[in-house]
Amino acid sequence: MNKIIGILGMQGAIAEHQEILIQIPHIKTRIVKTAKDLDCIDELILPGGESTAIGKLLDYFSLKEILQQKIISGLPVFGTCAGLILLAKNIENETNTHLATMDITVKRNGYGSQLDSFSTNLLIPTIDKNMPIPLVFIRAPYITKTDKDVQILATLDNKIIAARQKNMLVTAFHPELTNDLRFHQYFLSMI
Ligand SMILES: NC(=O)CC[C@H](N)C(=O)O
Repeated sequence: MNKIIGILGMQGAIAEHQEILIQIPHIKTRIVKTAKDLDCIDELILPGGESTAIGKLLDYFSLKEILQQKIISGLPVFGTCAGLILLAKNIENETNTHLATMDITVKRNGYGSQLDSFSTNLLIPTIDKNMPIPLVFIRAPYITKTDKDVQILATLDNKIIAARQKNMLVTAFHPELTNDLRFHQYFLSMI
């Protein structure tokens, strides 16, 4: 049976996730803009973009509380970059949070202005024991603190850049901007 993967369609790298997912068999995608869309999906991707803008749009479209409830009830979510920020319970130097379902503290634009964007390769054994994964960072955040039931999946220069807590997966980088399907496949294998 086909699984339906929602992609939050407020702002950001929406089409890029869709292009990755259509390469994976037995997957259909649905752009999520309303609470009704949420009822039809098995899993949800929160794409990268601008977390403040996406957060405001979640409020504007009355999606925030219902999405929080779905995530707390077990909907698998994959937040990339701004999506990671949306899921964080704490954002350094800010009082504002968004969905705030994951026990992590995040530093926005953590790599500073000189290194706004860069790419590298890293072996991430939970995803693939043998082959490094290409990582693309764009004005990326990183995780500065995790609670005990958060599994750290990858660090780069002592900064946490990928983590999982139960049904929530986050990366500071953008797997959808590479041609590598392995992070999406890991996400789809989580349920
Ligand atoms: N590529 C991204 O998603 C960047 C995230 C952005 N810096 C933010 O704070 O929302």
